[in-house]
Amino acid sequence: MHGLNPPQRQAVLHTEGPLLVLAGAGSGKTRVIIEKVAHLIQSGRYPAKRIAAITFTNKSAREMRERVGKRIKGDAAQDLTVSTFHALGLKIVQIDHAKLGLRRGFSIFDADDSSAQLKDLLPPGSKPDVIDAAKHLISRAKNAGLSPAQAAEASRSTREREAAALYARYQQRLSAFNAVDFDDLIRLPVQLLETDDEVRMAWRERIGYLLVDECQDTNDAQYRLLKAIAGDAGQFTCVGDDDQSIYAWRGANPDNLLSLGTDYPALKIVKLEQNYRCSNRVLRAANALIANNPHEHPKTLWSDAADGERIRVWECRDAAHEADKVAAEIQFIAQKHTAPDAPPPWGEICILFRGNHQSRALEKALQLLRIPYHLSGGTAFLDRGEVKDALAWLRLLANPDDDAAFLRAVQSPNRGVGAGTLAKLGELAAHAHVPLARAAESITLAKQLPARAANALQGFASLLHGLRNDARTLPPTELVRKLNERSGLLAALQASCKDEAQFKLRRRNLDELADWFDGPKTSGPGELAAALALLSHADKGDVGNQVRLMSMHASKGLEFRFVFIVGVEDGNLPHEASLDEGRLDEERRLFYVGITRAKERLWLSHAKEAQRWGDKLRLQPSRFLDELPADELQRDGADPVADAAQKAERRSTSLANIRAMLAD
Ligand SMILES: Nc1ncnc2c1ncn2[C@@H]1O[C@H](COP(=O)(O)OP(=O)(O)OP(=O)(O)O)[C@@H](O)[C@H]1O
Ligand SMILES: [Mg+2]
Repeated sequence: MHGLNPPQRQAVLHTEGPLLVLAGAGSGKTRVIIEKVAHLIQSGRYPAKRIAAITFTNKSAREMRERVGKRIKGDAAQDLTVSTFHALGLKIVQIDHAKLGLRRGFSIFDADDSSAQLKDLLPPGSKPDVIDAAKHLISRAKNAGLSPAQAAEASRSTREREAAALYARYQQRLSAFNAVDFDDLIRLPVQLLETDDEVRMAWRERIGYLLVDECQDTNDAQYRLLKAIAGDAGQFTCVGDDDQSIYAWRGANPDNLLSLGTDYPALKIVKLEQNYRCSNRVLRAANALIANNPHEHPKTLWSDAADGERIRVWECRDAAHEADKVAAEIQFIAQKHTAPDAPPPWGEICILFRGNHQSRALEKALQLLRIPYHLSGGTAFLDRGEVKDALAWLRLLANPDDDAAFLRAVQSPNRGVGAGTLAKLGELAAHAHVPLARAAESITLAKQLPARAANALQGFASLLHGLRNDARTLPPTELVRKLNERSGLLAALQASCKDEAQFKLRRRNLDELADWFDGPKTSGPGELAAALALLSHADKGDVGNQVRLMSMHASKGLEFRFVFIVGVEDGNLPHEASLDEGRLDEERRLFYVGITRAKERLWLSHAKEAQRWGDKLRLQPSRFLDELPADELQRDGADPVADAAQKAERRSTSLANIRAMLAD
């Protein structure tokens, strides 16, 4: 426990009874979790396999395993459960699937699958916003831990009654497909643990000690899951920061931090006040910003780090200009900080934005300067058509009942099975009470289809059959490769690419599928597909030495030496939707999260105009910029002497580089 400050040490040593560590950004909350896991194992209190740590990103999960691995002998760290709430829920559902009426290999529906089912269940022609609203209502009911029957009972208005009825039909659909959706991964374990003593006892035995990072972003169902696992004795450590609660729009409830106190009267609270991450200017700016939010108990956060450089504030013409400036500065920074005989420290630089659409201009500018970068979020990868196709195949291999996966796989690549055939197949399947995949295999049913369609379907069925056999023996990576070849996905991808270079790039996405899955103990297409489905909530983690691009939401818990936040404009940050919905505080917290990612230097930029529906739109700098202390900022053009000095430094550095290149 070398190197921890007194309250951190206290938090690590408190192992009997519930503990909450409540503290600001960069104060070492996550560090406490890591040290505590090591301590619990080393002191012999709990074996690694009885400890579960809930983290928000794959990166922190990996870090935890690595660091614990260095402390303790043997492979014990591999036995740790380090996962997200959803991944833990998935594990519970996988182990106790039978009690939930699910069969092995069940599918996880993503948001698109859910929308497609709802569209089918709602009156024909329902508009997308009606479908979204329905999805939201169902999700809300699930996050409140309600079953369809409970939702019906709780409904007060006609609208709520209709929503509950739709929820019931949607759930019937899911169970017919042997599928669950994301929200079920929390709701079902909660339901099971709360009602089934035997299951609860078994899980209390499996998880003796629970640690939860970023606790302020748990929703009500997750909180219930926490309580169900931790039991009355409350053998847990939760860490969180109410000022970093940024997921209310997804149902997160920061009041859960307060509920811990009422639900566990024995709760011990530890506060941390020293920030070890940020330069002092960055920290003072962050403190000043967040002081504008109402606080019941104001936190103090101080740092004995150096002041550091002032925060640069750039006014740019538009997003393209902004992206060019950022890319040029990154080039400069990387060169300036490159150690002798080392590659430029790309991986220590991060660009943050409010919305994913902002990444396009940045990617373009970075590509132009040949700066290696990685766009995180997971969804960017999983949303690619070719990846979704392969995922549908994996799902179908594991779960023949998954009609949604069947419909996608049978048409990817195109094998001459058209809408007409599928409609007919759907009728036959419904009539025979079998899933589509079984109907496609059935010789009797095939006789009722035109010969060409029947042949195409049976070809598909035998392909599936062969791959299903392979799936029993091949490790995930090889299975994915074989699947890509045999299914024809790879050939179709090649045909659709305009040149070899593009094909190479997109092929990499397909080949990488299995690499995204890092659980050595799990195997088979079902677990692979499940693990991949969960990635939309997480991130691949290790991306090597590349500049990172991500949303501020995704940056939670991470830190970088150099941080750029782009698009700091009113309407974007704070987002326009937040203005009339009274969520300005949450936007401020989001900006607070962004700012406090910076260890050494921070740049904030805003554009003066944007294109909107073909028209020019004038933009105003974010109102939050006015809340930052002017002393800590250096606005463009405000200080001609400093600007000139910086320009000169830049010129001499690039000259030095050119000389170095020539000398090579
Ligand atoms: N006692 C300490 N001495 C030196 N460095 C520390 C100490 N505690 C934490 N740090 C370092 O400070 C940085 C921030 O720590 P950490 O990420 O754990 O903070 P956090 O409270 O979890 O932040 P966030 O709220 O952003 O999640 C890390 O680089 C960590 O290694
Ligand atoms: Mg943290």
